[in-house]
Amino acid sequence: MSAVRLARGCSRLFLLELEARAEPLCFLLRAEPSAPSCPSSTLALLSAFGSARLFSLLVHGGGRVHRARSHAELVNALSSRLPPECRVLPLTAFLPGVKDSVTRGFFLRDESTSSSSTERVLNELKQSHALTVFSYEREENGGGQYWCQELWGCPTTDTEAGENQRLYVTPVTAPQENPTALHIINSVVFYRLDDAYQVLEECRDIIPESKEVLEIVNQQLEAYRRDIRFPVVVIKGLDATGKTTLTESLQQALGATLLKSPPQCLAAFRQRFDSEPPLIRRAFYALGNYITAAQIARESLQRPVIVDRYWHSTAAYAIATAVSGAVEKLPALGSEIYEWPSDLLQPSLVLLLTVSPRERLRRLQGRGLGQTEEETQLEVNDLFRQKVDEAYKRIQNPACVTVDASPSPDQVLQQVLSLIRNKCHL
Ligand SMILES: Nc1ncnc2c1ncn2[C@@H]1O[C@H](COP(=O)(O)OP(=O)(O)OP(=O)(O)O)[C@@H](O)[C@H]1O
Ligand SMILES: Nc1ccn([C@@H]2O[C@H](COP(=O)(O)O)[C@@H](O)[C@H]2O)c(=O)n1
Repeated sequence: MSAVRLARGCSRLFLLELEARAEPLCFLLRAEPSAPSCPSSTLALLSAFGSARLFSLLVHGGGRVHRARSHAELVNALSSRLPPECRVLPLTAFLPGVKDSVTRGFFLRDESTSSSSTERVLNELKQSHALTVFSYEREENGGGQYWCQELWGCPTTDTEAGENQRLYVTPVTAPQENPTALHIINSVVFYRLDDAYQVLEECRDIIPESKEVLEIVNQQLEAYRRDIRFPVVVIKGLDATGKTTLTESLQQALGATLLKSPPQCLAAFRQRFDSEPPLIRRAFYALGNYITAAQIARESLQRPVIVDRYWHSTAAYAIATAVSGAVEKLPALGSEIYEWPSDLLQPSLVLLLTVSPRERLRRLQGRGLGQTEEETQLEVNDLFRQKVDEAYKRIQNPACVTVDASPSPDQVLQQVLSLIRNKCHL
């Protein structure tokens, strides 16, 4: 019941993200009712929920891999099993400034006429997952009106003395540092080989393919160096912006080696890791970048190297997926989440191909190939596309040079060759 103890410590913040609001609602819990330290929008909002039954759910126990998988299972279970009148909102609990303190959960606003089906689902989920469920109730006290949180569905005898104590929801202003950024570092984007490697180590027993991936990493990185001799040019961009067309032409024009991230040696494992939650999926792609880095180092001793996607692509997709809502919600330019991993080989030049959404869609349709789920999302969700593009642009050291890839393939090639000659003195 560590989640409960933290809640009673009163320093843990609960952040409730609501689609229609630019700012999340933020509250902590106190043993005694007290006046809110900020305009009481949280209380006003809870009151506006009217007669709805309110719950929050936090995953606890087990290691981070187990928690990440539980969270992903719960997303599916809640959306498929709760009655349609029960809305599920993302909830984050964290200690301000503490990187690995973020716990992701859910806030339920249940407006179904009978409480029984929601309660049955919650009881079943508590049996199958290490889950703490809290409920919220309005309380009149000394002329004031308060909202209280207490453990739900837990007979007193089952809990340690006082653990099911009522705690008072106390609205506070959201801290400057958004917990999304805290959560991204080492859970969604990895900044050191060891950190990504460690995640797959922790998956060995539950995902057998992890062992094979780690063996490939060990082999490929045996003599990993980070220095390059000939220029290394990375081409990135959204799907169908023309990366394959351009990189193949550049390979020919420059007599270069063409490499890709993820590398071919991981191709057989992609589908398996694509079905895992972000922690595991992104660690897999991060390791792919280190394998590509080792290949770049070897090849660049002999000739220029062109790379079709690299760390920028891994990070930008991961960040855009982790940050819900508008582009403005992305951590600001200069945030450490956009910093290049210190142990990853740096390319000489990074080019970002951009085309208008309409032209990109035309190219996607013209190609008529199947699309991954994320690509489909890009197509239907312009907001997500904007976030990926913006994240690409915010990544620093090395930052990218934007190339307008709308002209004909040959014009794009000439434009890029001239950039490479200028910047890499080829
Ligand atoms: N400059 C261009 N002008 C018009 N069409 C182009 C141009 N470059 C590429 N295309 C066409 O757009 C489609 C997508 O191109 P391509 O496969 O090179 O994109 P991509 O970025 O590599 O996509 P993916 O990331 O999915 O592999 C192809 O049908 C290609 O022929
Ligand atoms: N270096 C990379 C490359 C790709 N990804 C992830 O793969 C998905 C798109 O890849 P396609 O080959 O299907 O275009 C996308 O979801 C990225 O998250 C990556 O992480 N790193």
